[in-house]
Formats: sequence, structure tokens, C-alpha cells
Amino acid sequence: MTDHSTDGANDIVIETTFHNPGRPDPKKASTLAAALPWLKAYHGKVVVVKYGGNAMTDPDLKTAFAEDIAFLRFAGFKPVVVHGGGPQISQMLNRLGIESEFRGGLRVTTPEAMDVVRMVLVGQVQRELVGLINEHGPLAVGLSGEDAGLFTAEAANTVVDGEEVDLGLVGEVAQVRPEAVRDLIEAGRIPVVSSVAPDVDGIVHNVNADSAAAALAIALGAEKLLVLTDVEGLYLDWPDPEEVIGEIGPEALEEILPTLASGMIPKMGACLQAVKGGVQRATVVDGREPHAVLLELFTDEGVGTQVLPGVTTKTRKAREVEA
Ligand SMILES: Nc1ncnc2c1ncn2[C@@H]1O[C@H](COP(=O)(O)OP(=O)(O)O)[C@@H](O)[C@H]1O
Ligand SMILES: CC(=O)N[C@@H](CCC(=O)OP(=O)(O)O)C(=O)O
Repeated sequence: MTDHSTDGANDIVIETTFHNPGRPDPKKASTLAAALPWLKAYHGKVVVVKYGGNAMTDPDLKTAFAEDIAFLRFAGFKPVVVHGGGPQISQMLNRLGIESEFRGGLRVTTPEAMDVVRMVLVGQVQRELVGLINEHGPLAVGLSGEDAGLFTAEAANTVVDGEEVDLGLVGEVAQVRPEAVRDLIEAGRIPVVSSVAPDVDGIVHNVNADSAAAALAIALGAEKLLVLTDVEGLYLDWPDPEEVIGEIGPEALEEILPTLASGMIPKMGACLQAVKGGVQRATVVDGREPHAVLLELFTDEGVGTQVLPGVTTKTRKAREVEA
């Protein structure tokens, strides 16, 4: 870089290799230019971002998330947010003295607990995210599976240690009518979806947000499902933090799914469902990292765990060695 500053009398031109604080930093331009392939690849494409309750604990993280989502929209993506709020629901249930337990990564939901789930997800978490995104313009519109027939649920039970467990009012998405979400996207809005859904009789069920996000991503023909959580990705041998799986194909994931624990069961199940349903790739990333969405979508470094067809299982370390 050439600095044309002079000493006045002798017009000395000084050659410098460092950034002159008075001038634009060329590194910023190269960071922006490096995003070009991703901007081209995702232009006009639907990206469903699932924001887990565990990645919402810090106000700064939530602000950075809202910035990322607004950024995507202004960069020509079509972002759709599906949010969770498991820890926030548990906190409210505790405050109200209502007991709840998780079986196979899903909350056993009594009618009393269901009222709290709906109140916290739709009335609290969704409202807060809508407000944060709308600090960047009149963009976000909140809705739940109850709005415009978006989701129809059917009762879901699960098998734990070989035994069928009755989960109460837990549902899985049996049908999606994505028209309302599509209308919002086409109007330039950002849908923010809560994972509660009525069954055919109108009884509202508690749907795990990962599986709601997968069902919506499939129905919208999304390019990508991006899942933000509170771990770096899928650990090969949980809870040993040594190895994180960098990429895995659907067949291999299906094989290891029964060996997974707690919240990773519905999460990886949802990624599998999404990819099998035609979503190009599903990625689980660490939402505790500020701007995790931008880092994942605009860099080639491969953060988190990617599920995509046609790859052999690789840990992140193995991938780094290859690169
Ligand atoms: N193999 C694994 N790799 C990573 N995390 C795992 C694994 N098995 C279980 N977990 C647990 O799953 C949790 C993520 O699921 P969950 O708590 O439902 O997150 P979220 O609120 O983001 O949906 C992790 O915090 C971790 O405790
Ligand atoms: C059936 C079931 O377990 N539903 C979840 C819904 C919220 C959710 O999925 O939140 P996270 O994404 O933060 O885990 C629950 O009650 O906690």
C-alpha cells in the first residue's frame, strides 16, 4: 500500500505495508469479496434456521443472531426462523411448580404443561425474537403451527430402552401447509415460527423445534437447514469432547441414531429427516459463538456437523488434515 502523505517541503512518498487508519482497510474488502461465492449460491434460496433455546441464554448472542438473520435477508437470502425454548419452558414450569421430565430428548407434556409451553414459546420467546429482528426494519412476522393451518400434528410416542413411552401431548408434524410462510417470504418478510401445532381435532401439541424446522424446510424446498445449539456439533463419543464429527452421510447417521443421547436424538433425527426429504444439507453449529449463522454460511472452514448425501463420515480433525 502506498501512503501519499508528505512532509510538505520534500514531497516524500512513504511505502507502507500496514493499514493506514485514515483509509479503508483492504482486509475488510477481501472478507467481503470472499463471501461472493456464498452470496451467489444462496441468492433467492430459502434457508431455515433453527434457533435452540440453549443458544439464547445471553442477550448479546440474541442480538447478534437477529443481526445475522436481517443480514441474510438484505443479502438476498430468504431466511425462515424456527425457534425452540426448552430451557425457558423448564424455567417457567419450575417457577409455577409444575414438574416435567424428558424421555428420549422429548418433554413429557401434560395438558397443564402444554399451556406453559404455548405461553412461553409463542408469547415470550417468539415475541422477543420478532422484536430483535425488527430493530432492523419491519421484517419479522411471528406465527405458530396453529396459524393458517401451518402444521397439523399427530401424537408422538417414543421408544426408550426398548419400551414405548407415553409422552402425553407431544406431537410430530404430520402435515405442513406452507402457503402462509411462502406468502410472507414473497412479501420480503422473515417468518419466525413456534413449534406448537394442533392435531386434526384442534388439540394443541408440543412439537420438538428441531423436527418442526425439518418438516418446514422440506415443505419449503429449502436449500439448507441450519441448527444452532450449545455444543460444537455431534460428538463422536459423547460426552468425550475429543472428536466432533465434521460431516456424515444420511445412511451412516441413520445407523448411529439409536446410540445418541438426550437432545441430540431429535436434533440429528431432524437433520436426517430434512436431508432425506430433499433439503440439500443440514448443519448443526455452536450457537454460543456470536454470529454463528454468518460464520457458517459465509466461510469454507466447515464449522459444526454437516449432514449431506454422498459423504463418508469424517471428524473435524480429519477434515482439517485433508484441507
Ligand atoms: N453426541 C452428542 N454430541 C453433542 N451433544 C450431545 C450428544 N449427545 C447428547 N448431547 C446433548 O445434546 C444437547 C443439545 O440438545 P438440546 O439440549 O435439545 O439443545 P437445543 O436447546 O439447542 O435444541 C447438548 O447440549 C448435549 O448435552
Ligand atoms: C416435545 C418437546 O420436547 N418440545 C420442546 C419444545 C421446545 C424445543 O424444542 O426447544 P429447544 O430447541 O430449545 O430444545 C420442549 O418442550 O422443550
